[in-house]
Amino acid sequence: MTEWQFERDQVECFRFVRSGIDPHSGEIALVYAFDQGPELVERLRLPGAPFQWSELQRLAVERSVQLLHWLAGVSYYKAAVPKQIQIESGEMDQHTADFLQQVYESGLGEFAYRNGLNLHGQIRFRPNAEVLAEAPALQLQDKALTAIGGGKDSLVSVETLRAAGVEQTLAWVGQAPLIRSCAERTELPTLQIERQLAPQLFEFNRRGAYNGHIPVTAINSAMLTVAALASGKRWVVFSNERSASYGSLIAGTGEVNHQWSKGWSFEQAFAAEARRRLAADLEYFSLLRPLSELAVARQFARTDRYDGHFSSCNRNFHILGERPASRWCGVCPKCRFVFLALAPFVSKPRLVGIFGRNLLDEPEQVAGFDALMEYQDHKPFECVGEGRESRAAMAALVESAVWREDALVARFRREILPKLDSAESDMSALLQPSTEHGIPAQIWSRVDARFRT
Ligand SMILES: CC(=O)N[C@H]1[C@@H](OP(=O)(O)OP(=O)(O)OC[C@H]2O[C@@H](n3ccc(=O)[nH]c3=O)[C@H](O)[C@@H]2O)O[C@H](CO)[C@@H](O)[C@@H]1O[C@H](C)C(=O)N[C@@H](C)C(=O)N[C@@H](CCC(=O)O)C(=O)O
Ligand SMILES: Nc1ncnc2c1ncn2[C@@H]1O[C@H](COP(=O)(O)OP(=O)(O)OP(=O)(O)O)[C@@H](O)[C@H]1O
Repeated sequence: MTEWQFERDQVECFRFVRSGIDPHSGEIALVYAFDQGPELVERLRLPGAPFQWSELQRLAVERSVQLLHWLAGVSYYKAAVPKQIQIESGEMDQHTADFLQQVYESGLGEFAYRNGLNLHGQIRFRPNAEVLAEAPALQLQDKALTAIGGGKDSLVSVETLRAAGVEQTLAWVGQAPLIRSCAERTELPTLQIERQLAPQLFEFNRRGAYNGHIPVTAINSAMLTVAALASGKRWVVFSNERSASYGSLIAGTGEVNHQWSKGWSFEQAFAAEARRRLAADLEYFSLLRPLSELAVARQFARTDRYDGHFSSCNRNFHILGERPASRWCGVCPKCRFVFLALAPFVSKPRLVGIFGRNLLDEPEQVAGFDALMEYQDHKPFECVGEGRESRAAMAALVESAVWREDALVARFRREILPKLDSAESDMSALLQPSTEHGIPAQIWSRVDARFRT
């Protein structure tokens, strides 16, 4: 018999083979395969083992690992996007199948667009069980497991929860030193979840697998949910802002959202699925959902504690390859956007100190800033704010004596500002918290006032 080789267009079926957690070691194995190919094993390790769980808690943890298995499968499924999906372990009812279909289809929206694929209605999870029983409450404790990503957003949540007196542990997935450095800087309890993708994925990539963005926040959300249930915590807190719900408008295609799994639709769907199948008293939410990116930037400006540690530049988070020499590359959409969003709220010397340069005085970056403002281009496929936020931030800088002469601000004043409606240059409306969020009332009552200043 000839040895199985990955041939992208020959693959017929993606298989969810099995998954499990060992309570003695905290090791999690997520096993997948294409057709009769080798097992693809993703491994994670949850610290804190050996675990001693009640029977109900054990069941909830095992189900959460099952949900993680289904969500993390997107990394492998995308390599060939075969027509058939086969569930070989775990019970899946119609609700869960619909949820996964939504995550795969919307979460792979940018991937599909860039690869010229049409996945609408093509991804089918078939239930293997009647509607399953709802999960009981587990008497979880009023404690937060707060996701930390090394950027400004999660640090705003950390400081907001600290000011509100909420007991929290900071958790992250993966081995990024920058996240560890930020987490340690908080001086709060931390929890690092090690993660290793199945090594064959990189080999498949070399052999012509489809590649592109996956809904990584969905995977991190499921992973933190496992950790919260394993340690009896009620609140799984993410830091996804209101602006994350809006994608890039592509002529002829419509909206494509790079950060779909950071958006409100995903948050609601995941929170509902976790409550329904894992624990009735588990609360998954984003603390920053009511805020725009500009409002988050204003909150970040309150303290300089993390200036020498944080970065929003994605170059810091590659699995393979060397670590970048500088925390901010200075030439990617995220660097540009964070510089622009912070500029109205942070002193100029402080901001230039963080980045080591003044991005708004670099005329060669004009096209990059235009894309952020959705001027002659679409919003980049990155976690950046809405075009109107970038335009409002620029308009605010025009009014500032310390920024107005910098090359890109001066060019905005000459060329773009005259074409804008005056409402477009008013930042105050964008700074108001919105009412659409899933923050538990008990926490909202303690953070609402802070979010207004
Ligand atoms: C660090 C980064 O931005 N990576 C994106 C990049 O991948 P690249 O090949 O340059 O490097 P690696 O991240 O090392 O990935 C190697 C291969 O592994 C695949 N992969 C990685 C993680 C995973 O969970 N599943 C995977 O299948 C990856 O596809 C590579 O083949 O470009 C990729 C293609 O566009 C992106 O998929 C990589 O993004 C990572 C998954 C990632 O962690 N990115 C976050 C920094 C990120 O983008 N966060 C979002 C949050 C929004 C969301 O939830 O979608 C953001 O900041 O925009
Ligand atoms: N490796 C990770 N493990 C767990 N959660 C993560 C990880 N990376 C990012 N997150 C979380 O995912 C959400 C989105 O990430 P995002 O990169 O937008 O946030 P950030 O790093 O806090 O800020 P910034 O937008 O400035 O980069 C945040 O809640 C963040 O804490």
